[in-house]
Amino acid sequence: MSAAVDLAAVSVRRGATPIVHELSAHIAEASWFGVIGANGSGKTTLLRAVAGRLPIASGSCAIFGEETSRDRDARASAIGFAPPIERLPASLTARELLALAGDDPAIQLERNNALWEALGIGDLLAVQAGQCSSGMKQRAALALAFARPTRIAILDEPFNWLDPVAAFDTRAALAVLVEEGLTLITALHDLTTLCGFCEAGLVMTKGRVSLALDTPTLRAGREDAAGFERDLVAALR
Ligand SMILES: Nc1ncnc2c1ncn2[C@@H]1O[C@H](COP(=O)(O)OP(=O)(O)OP(=O)(O)O)[C@@H](O)[C@H]1O
Repeated sequence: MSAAVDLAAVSVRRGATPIVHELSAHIAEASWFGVIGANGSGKTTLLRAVAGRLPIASGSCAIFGEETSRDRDARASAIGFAPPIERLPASLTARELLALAGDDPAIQLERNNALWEALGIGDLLAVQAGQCSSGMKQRAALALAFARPTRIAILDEPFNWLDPVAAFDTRAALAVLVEEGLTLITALHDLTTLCGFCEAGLVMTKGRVSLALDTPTLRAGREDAAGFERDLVAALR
């Protein structure tokens, strides 16, 4: 399958510190790609760099075949990205945030109806971010990744803070978007979502790929969830 995002020997620094080291990954179009790893292994750093929020120090990052490693703006405009909840400006309502990030909210509602329903965005539109709980902020942040039409979305631990119903419904809505052609890249700590929903992925250890997860491995994990969890936890230790 053709690649939506092709990473070759990508390295990323935080300040002067190298965090991601020569990481390569082929992320197929219209698929859900999961990145897992220990706390501090570099998942957020990698995802922020691919989404154009951090520079790529070296290596190649092709988006639909176009090299973008030196062009953060090209990556940021090609990829929908959910901001970290602590960065949402406290004085703005969800409606104002969505309007600033993309299309008129009425157009977003029409385009993203099922996702907005799953996230309960209708109830949040008039609420200022500063008045929101963490889960409410996370709902707004996820909707912000889809404020403009996008073929690729990067969501860093999207189910953090969501209640079980919202997490279940949001995961289902995202899976439908992937079926319809979205390329979805998520950092996850949740092995059930990884093996149940992702077509491929990788395990990061200290900024490197310690294990590539292909479709047969993840499909096998659906059949034997306990065995998959045991093997993956062993790989993560
Ligand atoms: N702003 C920063 N400046 C310097 N170093 C940072 C910064 N943010 C993160 N780091 C360092 O980068 C490394 C990777 O952090 P990162 O947030 O990418 O990990 P992660 O895998 O997403 O972790 P977690 O699972 O805890 O979210 C860590 O050693 C962390 O201390």
